[in-house]
Amino acid sequence: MNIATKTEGWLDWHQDPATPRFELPAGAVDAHCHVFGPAAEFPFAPERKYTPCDAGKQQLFALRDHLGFERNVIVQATCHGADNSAMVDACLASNGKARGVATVRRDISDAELQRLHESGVRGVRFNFVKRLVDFTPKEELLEIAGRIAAFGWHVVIYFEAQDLPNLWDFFTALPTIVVVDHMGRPDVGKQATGPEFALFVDFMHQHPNVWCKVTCPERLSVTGPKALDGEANPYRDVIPFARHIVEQFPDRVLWGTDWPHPNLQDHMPDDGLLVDFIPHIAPTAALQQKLLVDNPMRLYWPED
Ligand SMILES: O=C(O)c1cc(C(=O)O)oc(=O)c1
Repeated sequence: MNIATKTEGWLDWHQDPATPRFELPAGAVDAHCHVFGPAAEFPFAPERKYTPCDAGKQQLFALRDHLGFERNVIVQATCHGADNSAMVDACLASNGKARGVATVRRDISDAELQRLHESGVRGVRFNFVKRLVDFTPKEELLEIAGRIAAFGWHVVIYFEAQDLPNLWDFFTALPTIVVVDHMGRPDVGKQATGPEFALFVDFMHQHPNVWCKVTCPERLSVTGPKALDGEANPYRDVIPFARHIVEQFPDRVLWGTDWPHPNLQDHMPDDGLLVDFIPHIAPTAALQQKLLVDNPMRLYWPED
């Protein structure tokens, strides 16, 4: 695969996001975003399933400042495999304003884990979305989880709602805090009160170590409307799902932009309008403070 050739139909990130109307609380953290390359400096992994546009640290930091965030949590994107260089470089360049979530393999040395920790990494990501990765055997992941627990890190899991029953026993065996990406990808064409989402809510109720990112309405929404052209009330079909989680588990939720929004097929949202989505799912100042400041700070900057 030629590194210069983006996946066909690839949508680049929005070049001119609006200034949010919603004023973020002081110290807000964008707790889920990525960097892609730039490929000339940080080549994409040979085993990747897609080739994105470049989306480097300077562009991420410019977006952070434009939207009014104070800090970022940069999650290793699958297009970089287990080569964490671009994410680590961004964390190191951030003046302590970015933490990272890495992808590691079983053969990683303790010295390398320590180096990642010193760079700002505080978690590892285990991915179960078939279109993104070839699966790593569960015993290998459990071994990694045991080792990273010693650093005080957590595990971030990405999976789709229909796979939760099969993965339940593995997830509940993890010895750390477990953070679910994108609400476990509910099918929002179904009811937020229906059995599929109830299982996810139950998963959180039964396991107080499970946290949830109430992110990616632009990925989950079926009926929109899209966060484009000043739309003030986008992705209405996602709101009951995210708001339920925020209200039930206010101390275990995180929010992030998901910039630069890998693999969107349909449209590329305006990140300013995505920030304006937050008060629809966290309607009070107290919930917003927990979602955007207190929770991510407790998980990623406990010393501050
Ligand atoms: O749904 C996705 O395509 C997606 C991909 C990645 C990644 O490639 O790391 O990360 C995400 O948070 C979401």
